[in-house]
Amino acid sequence: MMGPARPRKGETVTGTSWHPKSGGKGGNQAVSSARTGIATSMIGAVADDEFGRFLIENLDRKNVDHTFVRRDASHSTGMSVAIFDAEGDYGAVIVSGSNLTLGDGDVAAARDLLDRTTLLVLQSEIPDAANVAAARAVKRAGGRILINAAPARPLSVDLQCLVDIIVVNAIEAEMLTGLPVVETLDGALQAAKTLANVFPEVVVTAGGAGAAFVNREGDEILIEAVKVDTRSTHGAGDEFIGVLAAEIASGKTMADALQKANMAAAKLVSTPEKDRV
Ligand SMILES: OC[C@H]1O[C@H](O)[C@H](O)[C@@H]1O
Repeated sequence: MMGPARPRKGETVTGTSWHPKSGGKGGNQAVSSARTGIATSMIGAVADDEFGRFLIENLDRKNVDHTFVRRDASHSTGMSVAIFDAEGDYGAVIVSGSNLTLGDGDVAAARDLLDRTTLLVLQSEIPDAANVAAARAVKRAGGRILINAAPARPLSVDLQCLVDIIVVNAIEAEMLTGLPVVETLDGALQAAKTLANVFPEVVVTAGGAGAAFVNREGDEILIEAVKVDTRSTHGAGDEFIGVLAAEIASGKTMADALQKANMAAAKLVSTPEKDRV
């Protein structure tokens, strides 16, 4: 929903437009990855309702293999409502629904796929235990794990130990480090250095400032955001992660992958919601 401002407590704001769109962090990231041309599969769950069908049709149209997106009869499809202001910033509420049913059975069903996976992308809209099970399967077969620890919530130690690359924004970095993170390139760099005590490779994004990468060997990369006319920041992180993961999986250097992801996110934020495909 678009409006001049986001509502304050008790306030009703008259908006200008609304439209339904496909989402879920995993779904968005898979679509962004597939758009680069790399083979992309998704494991997930939707309900057997019109929203579930809408999401599956979107994956189909965008060339994401959804063989292992299960139809769950016992919950509704995950849903989020985002409210945008005139600057393109937003606040959102998500209801996880069928996403919370993901677990060992889904990982077992997708075993052949996970054995062939070179880079598994995880996010925190599904249970931590499901992420751990999928990550273990991929690691056993020699693949790597990238986690987008979003929405912000703690990660289990089991999961932390399996992660090769973590990507977080300033809010998520604050939650994981327990330290305030300033949304500047230097703030992102400092947070990335702290997180590199736990994770081998770290990317911290800093919104309109850019992103910082640090690894355990002490390598650092700073990427300045491309200055664009921001229409909506919704889904920018997902676009960044989907493209970053695809570029890493296709063998690009981290510096090149970050540049590609940065450009893709800039293009997305400068595209009005209604014009996004
Ligand atoms: O990152 C944005 C996405 O997160 C939420 O889950 C929404 O579905 C939205 O598409």
